[in-house]
Amino acid sequence: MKIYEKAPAKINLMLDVLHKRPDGYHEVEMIMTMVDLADRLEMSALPRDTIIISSQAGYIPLDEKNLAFQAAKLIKERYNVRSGVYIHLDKKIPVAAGLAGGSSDAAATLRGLNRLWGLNISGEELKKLGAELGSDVPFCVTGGTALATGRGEVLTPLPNPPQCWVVLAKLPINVSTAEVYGRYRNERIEKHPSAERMRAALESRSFPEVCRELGNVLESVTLHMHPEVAHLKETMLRLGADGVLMSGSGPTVFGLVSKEAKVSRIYNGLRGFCKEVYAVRLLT
Ligand SMILES: C[C@](O)(CO)[C@H](O)COP(=O)(O)OP(=O)(O)OC[C@H]1O[C@@H](n2ccc(N)nc2=O)[C@H](O)[C@@H]1O
Ligand SMILES: Nc1ncnc2c1ncn2[C@@H]1O[C@H](COP(=O)(O)OP(=O)(O)OP(=O)(O)O)[C@@H](O)[C@H]1O
Repeated sequence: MKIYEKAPAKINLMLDVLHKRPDGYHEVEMIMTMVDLADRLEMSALPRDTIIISSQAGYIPLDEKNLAFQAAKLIKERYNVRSGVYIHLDKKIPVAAGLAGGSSDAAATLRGLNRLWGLNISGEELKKLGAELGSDVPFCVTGGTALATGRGEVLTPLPNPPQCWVVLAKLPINVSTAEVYGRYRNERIEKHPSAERMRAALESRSFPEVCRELGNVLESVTLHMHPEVAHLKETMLRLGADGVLMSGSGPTVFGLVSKEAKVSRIYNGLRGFCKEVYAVRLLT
């Protein structure tokens, strides 16, 4: 039997850091949603007690460093599963981009193996397992649109944003999430984004309000380290995007666009100097 799972990318519509916790993580307030840019996972049972990962992407680890491997190992150990699994990852989400590609693969593995091995693990339990793998994994287990607090694992579902186009652009820069959080300083932020106001914008289904409330305090770190990301944001706005923000710890920048007619202009304008550009829809 083969099981297929889609692992979509996430974007942060807002991200605020409240304070650093004694365990080293940061207490955050984020609103996240999914976009229709997804990895595809194919899982099949193996008679031998082993986990094998393959991928068409030459640039990700295929051993225990892979988050899908870690998810399979965790579920096998916790539920005492003796059979093995072969997982093929068809990667479409850019890696180390701030789009939670690895986290979404881990979440899709948890969902898929729950089905493959008939384990009947509840959604709540899957999210708890996910939290052991990474802060973004619990959100990726359920998807939709949610307010995430704690270190990202405490989730409150919210209405999806009004449907629109999302243009994503990633410069060839590597950004470490740990380094970005490590360099973050609250006192340098003049105006914090508001989860309450973004929530109100989503509840009133107002696209202009959603665009107005976009904000991510981690931009203060990543844009300082990589000024070309600020330039990318400005270019996207100039080309006509309705709202522009860096996702997560970056470096991917996304633009929300309501009118289809504008999308190809923005896409083509960005392709001039950025190789990785995608025009997708929200996953609503
Ligand atoms: C930037 C975001 O992607 C926004 O959605 C997340 O906050 C990070 O999620 P993630 O990549 O799943 O993060 P994890 O794998 O849990 O943590 C990577 C590193 O980021 C830092 N980290 C992460 C989450 C958090 N709330 N506070 C932190 O300080 C920690 O140094 C941690 O060692
Ligand atoms: N299945 C996977 N897909 C992509 N990267 C993976 C995977 N498993 C492990 N990695 C490693 O994880 C690191 C981060 O990759 P990932 O694409 O998840 O970053 P990200 O989009 O910035 O995540 P986040 O937004 O959650 O911080 C990379 O260095 C990569 O080698």
